[in-house]
Amino acid sequence: MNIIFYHPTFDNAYWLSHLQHHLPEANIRIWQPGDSDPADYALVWHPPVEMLAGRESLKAIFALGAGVDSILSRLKTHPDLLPRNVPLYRLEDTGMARQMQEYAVSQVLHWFRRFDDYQLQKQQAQWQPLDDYQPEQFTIGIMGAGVLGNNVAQSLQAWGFPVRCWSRSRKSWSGVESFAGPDELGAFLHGTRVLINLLPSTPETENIINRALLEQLADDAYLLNLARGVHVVDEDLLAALESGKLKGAMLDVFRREPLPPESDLWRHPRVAITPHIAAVTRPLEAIAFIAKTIGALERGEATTGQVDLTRGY
Ligand SMILES: NC(=O)C1=CN([C@@H]2O[C@H](COP(=O)(O)OP(=O)(O)OC[C@H]3O[C@@H](n4cnc5c(N)ncnc54)[C@H](O)[C@@H]3O)[C@@H](O)[C@H]2O)C=CC1
Ligand SMILES: O=C(O)C(=O)CO
Repeated sequence: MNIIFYHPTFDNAYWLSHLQHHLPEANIRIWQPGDSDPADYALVWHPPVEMLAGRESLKAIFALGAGVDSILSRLKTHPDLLPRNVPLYRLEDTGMARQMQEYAVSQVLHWFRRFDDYQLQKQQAQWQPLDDYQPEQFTIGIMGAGVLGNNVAQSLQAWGFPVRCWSRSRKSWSGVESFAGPDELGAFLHGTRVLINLLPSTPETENIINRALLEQLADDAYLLNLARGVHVVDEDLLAALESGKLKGAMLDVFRREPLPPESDLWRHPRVAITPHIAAVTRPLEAIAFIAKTIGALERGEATTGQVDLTRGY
């Protein structure tokens, strides 16, 4: 079995040695420009166009992340980027769910315990206890009820917050109110105090967090964007913060990354920013998932994590 690997920033030697450990029978090589030798599997992130073009004999391609929007969006300009009829897999959880839980829980508790308000008071040397918020005033609405949304929902439920989710199809998760499809988006937003975005980026979800959507949230709402920058219309977000509809936003992802220095988001006092670190690929968990999936494919067994190319995630 031949495996080719390409990642523009990862430690290739580290990945190669751990992949080899999990797949001792495989010949694994770092793909270099000009390499068109046979391969059964390709492991990639931001692959150069010539890496996969014409490789119709691949058994599968693995994206080394959870979101496949960057690879699928390039198909518009480079239709040969992915060979036809080769299944594309993505990383399912592989340690990212835990990281998303940590991020979401810490930020929701930060808002719930009014640490943002106390931080402002501190800047004016103001010693003033504020009224507590109650969990029932803090309905959490999670857009995107997939692998990561599910885990984040569970962790916030454990803190006693009312949790609801919105997705393409209805979920039956214990204790979580489920809303499905465009017809139920309004009901999902009505009363949501903290909106957490964990949708994939697809043509349907681009710009979904816009003025019309933000206006439907509860007053003094908060936005936590953990998915992709293209989901949010930045001008509408800033307007909602200025009007007082939104009390705060924490953003991990941006339309342009790195976020350009001239962006008003940097300077807004009620916007917190992290540099796309909400959940990163954990090599050992990712390699275990890929090796398990390759084993299942070789034996003709069922797998999970295959991307539906028509849905785009
Ligand atoms: N900021 C970061 O560090 C990271 C961000 N991500 C982002 O998180 C996203 C979600 O990851 P997973 O939970 O693994 O994905 P997933 O594929 O398991 O879940 C996606 C969910 O979105 C819902 N959905 C998709 N299109 C929809 C639509 N048009 N209307 C309503 N619901 C829709 C699906 O029904 C599903 O519940 C990734 O696509 C990626 O963009 C993932 C990892 C790290
Ligand atoms: O895996 C992904 O989709 C990411 O965004 C990693 O940061």
